[in-house]
Amino acid sequence: MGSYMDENIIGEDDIPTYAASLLVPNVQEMVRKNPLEVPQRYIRTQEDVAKINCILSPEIPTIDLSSLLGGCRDELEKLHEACQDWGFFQVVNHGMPRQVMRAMNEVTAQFFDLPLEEKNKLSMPSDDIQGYGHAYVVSEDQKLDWSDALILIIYPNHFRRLKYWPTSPEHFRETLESYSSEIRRIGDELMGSVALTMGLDKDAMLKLHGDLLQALRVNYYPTCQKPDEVVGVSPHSDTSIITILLQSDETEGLQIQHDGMWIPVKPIPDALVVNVGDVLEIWTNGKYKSIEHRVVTNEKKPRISLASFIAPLDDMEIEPLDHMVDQERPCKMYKKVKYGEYLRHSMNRKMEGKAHTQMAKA
Ligand SMILES: O=C(O)CCC(=O)C(=O)O
Ligand SMILES: [Fe+2]
Repeated sequence: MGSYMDENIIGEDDIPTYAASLLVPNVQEMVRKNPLEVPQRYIRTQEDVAKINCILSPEIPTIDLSSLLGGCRDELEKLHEACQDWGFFQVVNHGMPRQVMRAMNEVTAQFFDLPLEEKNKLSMPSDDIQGYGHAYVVSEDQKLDWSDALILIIYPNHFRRLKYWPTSPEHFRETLESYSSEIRRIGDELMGSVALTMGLDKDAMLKLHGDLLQALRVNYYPTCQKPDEVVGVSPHSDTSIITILLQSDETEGLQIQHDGMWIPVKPIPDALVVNVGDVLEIWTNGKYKSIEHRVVTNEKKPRISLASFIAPLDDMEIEPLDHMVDQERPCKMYKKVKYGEYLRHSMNRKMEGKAHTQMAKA
């Protein structure tokens, strides 16, 4: 336990805050008390819950990380196409030990199983997003998502607010530590390969950003008796460079926009789902797509997902790279923005597709 303390030597006042969110009911508790109740604040319009409109939905691409790292040109080409045509892919052979993923799934499930009073000891404060609660709620009449979340900043270490890190179940913190360091390694390796597909040197992405922010959002989606009328997480694109997601092996829920349809991301055991975030879309002048995605719920089983967002630090300025301006995109589609401002702008709104990206449009 000592190391957590030592790493936290900078004062709490020096840790950045991100955004305020209104206090809203705990969904898991609502369902526990009365599984049949689905309040009006959660009921969406038909358009919001529109279904997939094709029968045979295509599968999102699968990328083999060990082949990528071994220098396989075909795999690199697949990665390029995945970022360009899909903005989403699943990663296999990523080297994260299976027991680390299992342990992480276990401790998060145990955390959400705790009584509400226990979890509420980690409640998000009214002015920030670290802790247990809900983010992106900015008005009393906004439709709410059918989920609760635990959000923690993992790196840089000195941004951690340990008072929001669960101590129950017992092994939560060390499990999170091993999981997150594996995610950081996989993130670095993927960004190395993405730099190559962008025609840069392997270490260019990491050099460009310097130190990175890594945040974890653990999403808990309770069952819902009206699954076709609510949304687990509203359509949005991620503000990250890339996001690396561990989803449960058994329960589908994530859907992504592709060719005007909502395509389900079918879980592949032990794979990680990776998506291009807004920052990568901006660096590439729109060549790589930060795709809108949403989560749907079901009547039978709760679902847990762990989204690790890898992002720049606040002072980083982002804009399209010069060599990304080409015949297809003859001018820069985005202007230069300071990442910290971009992030806070998006967190101070409700999730609404890609509306938050307007701020960076040229
Ligand atoms: O639960 C999921 O599969 C996705 C969650 C997500 O999109 C997010 O947390 O940004
Ligand atoms: Fe997301």
